[in-house]
Amino acid sequence: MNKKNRLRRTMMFLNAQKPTLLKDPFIYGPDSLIFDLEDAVAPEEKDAARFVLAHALKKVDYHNCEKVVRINGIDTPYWKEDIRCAVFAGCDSIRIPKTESAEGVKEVEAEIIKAEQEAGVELGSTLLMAAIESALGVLNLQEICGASPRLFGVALSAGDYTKDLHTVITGTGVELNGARQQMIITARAMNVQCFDTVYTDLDDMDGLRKETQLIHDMGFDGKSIINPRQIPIVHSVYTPSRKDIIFADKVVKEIDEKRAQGIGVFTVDGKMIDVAFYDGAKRTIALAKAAGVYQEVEND
Ligand SMILES: CC(C)(COP(=O)(O)OP(=O)(O)OC[C@H]1O[C@@H](n2cnc3c(N)ncnc32)[C@H](O)[C@@H]1OP(=O)(O)O)[C@@H](O)C(=O)NCCC(=O)NCCSC(=O)C[C@@](O)(CC(=O)O)C(=O)O
Ligand SMILES: [Mg+2]
Repeated sequence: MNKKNRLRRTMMFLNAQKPTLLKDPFIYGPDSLIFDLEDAVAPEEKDAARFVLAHALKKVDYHNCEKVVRINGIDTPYWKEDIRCAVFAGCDSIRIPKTESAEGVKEVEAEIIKAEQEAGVELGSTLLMAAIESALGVLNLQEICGASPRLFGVALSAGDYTKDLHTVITGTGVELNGARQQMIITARAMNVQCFDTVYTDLDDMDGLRKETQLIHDMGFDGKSIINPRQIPIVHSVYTPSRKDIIFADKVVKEIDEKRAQGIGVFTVDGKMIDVAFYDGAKRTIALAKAAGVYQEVEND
């Protein structure tokens, strides 16, 4: 998997102004960290938060975790300085909140290019993701997904989205499923990743598991999260099981062998298999390798 398509089962938000959170969040093992300069930081604290974040990004080794910075919205006075801070300090990606148009993505990209040039950072190396937090954002998804070659994915943000829809997060998913379906279809058509929203009830791990299973089955690549206790649950849903890996290996091997014999359709463990299942099996193996669990099965 390359940098754009890397494993992103969990993208964990943390308040960029809190040194206690910034100093060692990699120990919990999320795939990505989202350092938040937007809604978690009060307006009068934005400068202080940038200062703390820049220091952390320069000094802390975040190991394998991707370093994403959520900037403030492009309708605020803060976002350009957020980008300068993030790029100069060495972030991997920028998360644009409340994205509503391709134009907005392009404005952010232009500012990133300026910062990369000034900072002497490799041009094009800072990736982008867009959070969809309104009905207009959902309607304009296709142009947003195609707005920049740096854009690796789109993420649903239910707090602001339900506000825009004049509803609330119900826990049933009824208010989110239209957007979820449109997002995954558009993201796949446009070849970018797709992430689900945060689950805000930290005391309801069963609810989190059910929601994660739902979005996994819909095709999402992962989920934004807010707390380290949510990581094992999301990872357990997203990491292929031993049974999945063994089956995927068999499917790939059998399709390769049967193809050489001129056979198109056959069964593996009682299930009909043809070439349509090849890419899915390969994806399971790639996911297992990226998650570090493939080796264990292979060595047995
Ligand atoms: C909720 C709570 C305060 C609870 O804290 P508590 O301390 O009670 O939790 P505990 O479980 O007791 O913590 C056990 C240990 O983990 C440490 N620990 C906790 N959380 C950690 C973390 N995130 N990163 C690293 N470390 C962490 C903690 O320091 C402790 O360490 P230690 O003392 O050493 O044992 C905390 O989690 C937290 O701040 N979460 C992030 C909140 C945030 O950023 N929200 C903004 C983004 S969403 C948004 O904006 C909406 C959105 O825009 C979404 C979209 O765009 O998708 C939309 O529209 O929907
Ligand atoms: Mg939001």
